Amino acid sequence: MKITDIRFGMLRVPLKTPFKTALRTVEAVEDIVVTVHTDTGHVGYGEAPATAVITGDTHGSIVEAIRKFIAPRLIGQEIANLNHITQLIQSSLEKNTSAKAAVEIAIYDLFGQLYGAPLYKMLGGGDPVITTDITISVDYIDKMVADSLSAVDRGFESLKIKVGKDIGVDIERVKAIYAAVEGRALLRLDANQGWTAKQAVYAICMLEDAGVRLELVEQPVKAQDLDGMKYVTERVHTPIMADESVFGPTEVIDLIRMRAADIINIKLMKTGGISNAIRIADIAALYGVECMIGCMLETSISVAAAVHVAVAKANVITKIDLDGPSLCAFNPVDGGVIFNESEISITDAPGLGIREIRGLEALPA
Ligand SMILES: C[C@H](N)C(=O)N[C@@H](CCC(=O)O)C(=O)O
Ligand SMILES: [Mg+2]
Repeated sequence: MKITDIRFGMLRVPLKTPFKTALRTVEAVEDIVVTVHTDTGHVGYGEAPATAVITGDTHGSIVEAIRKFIAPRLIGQEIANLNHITQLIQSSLEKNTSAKAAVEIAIYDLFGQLYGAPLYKMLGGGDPVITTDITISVDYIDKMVADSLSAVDRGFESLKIKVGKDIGVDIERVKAIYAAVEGRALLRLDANQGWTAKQAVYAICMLEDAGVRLELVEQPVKAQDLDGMKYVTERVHTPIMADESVFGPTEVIDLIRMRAADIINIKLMKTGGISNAIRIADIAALYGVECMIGCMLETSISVAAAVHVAVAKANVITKIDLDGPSLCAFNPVDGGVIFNESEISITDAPGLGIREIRGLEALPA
C-alpha cells in the first residue's frame, strides 16, 4: 500500500453551545481534514483544528505545512514502514504540531487498514470502551450551575469546569457547582493559564479549606511559567496538571524532572500526532506519572485517534477529556468510533473505521 496523494477539505460543524475559556470563545468547529490516498484505493483520514492561541497553528499554516513540507516527502512511501513515515513527518519542519498530527492520524488509520485491525489493537490492545468528562464553559455562575446539572442528568460523572477569568468569581463559580452536583460528579478545573501562581495557590487553598474536593486543576498559570507551575504544585494538596506547558516528549521529561506538575495532559495536536503521544505515555509510565488524554475543538475524526491511543495506553492514561464530539451539534462522520455522551466505544472496523465524512468542502490541492 503506497501513498499516492494527500488532499484537504474544510469541515464546519456548529457547537451545541458557545465554548468559552479564559483564552477564547468559539461557536463552531472549523477544522482542516486531510485525506491520504493510496495505490490500493484505501483512504486514511486525519483532522487538525486551528487552535492559534495554544498551538500557534492557523488554517493557512496547517495547509501550507502539509502541502509544502510534509506531503512531498510522503508520496510513494509504503504504509507498512510506519516508523519511517512518522520520522519523515516529524522531521519535515519545526513546530506545526497540528499539521503533523493530522497527517500522522491518517497514516495510522491506513496502517490499521493495511493489516485489517482496529488501530488500538495495532497499538497493543485494550478494553475498547472508555468514559469521558465534559467541559462546562466559563460563564455567569447560574449558567454554569445549570450547565453542570444538565451534564450530570445526561450521565456525565466528571465535569471539566473552565475558570481563569476572575479569581474571586472563579472561587464562587466552583463552590456553587460543587454544592449543586456533590456526590453525583467529580470536578476538574481548567484555568487555561488565567491565574498567577499566587492567585492559583490562594484559590485552590480557599476551595480546599471550604471542603470542595477537586480531582485536579489544569494549567493554572501561563504556559511558559514552569516555575509558577512548580510553585503551585508544591503548595496545594489538589493534583496539578500541565496542559499548555508541555507539547512534546522532551518538554514532558523536563517538567517531570522539575516536579512542576503531578499529571500531564497529552493532546495529539500538541504532540504532533500519535507517535509522540505514545512516547509521552511511555515516559510518564517510567516515572510513575499519570496522564490525561485531551482534545481541542475537534470532531470524531481526530478524537477517534485519541480514543484508540487512550485504550492502548490505559495503564498510564487514567483520565479522559475527549468531549469534542459531544460538544458538536452533529456528527459529520459515518462509521468510526461511537461517541454516546460520556461513553465512547470502538468497533472492530480496521484503522479508525471511518467510511465517509459528510459536508466536507474541498480545498485546492
Ligand atoms: C475541548 C476540551 N475539553 C478542552 O477543554 N480543550 C482545551 C481547550 C481547547 C480549545 O480552546 O480549543 C483545553 O484547554 O484543555
Ligand atoms: Mg486545558
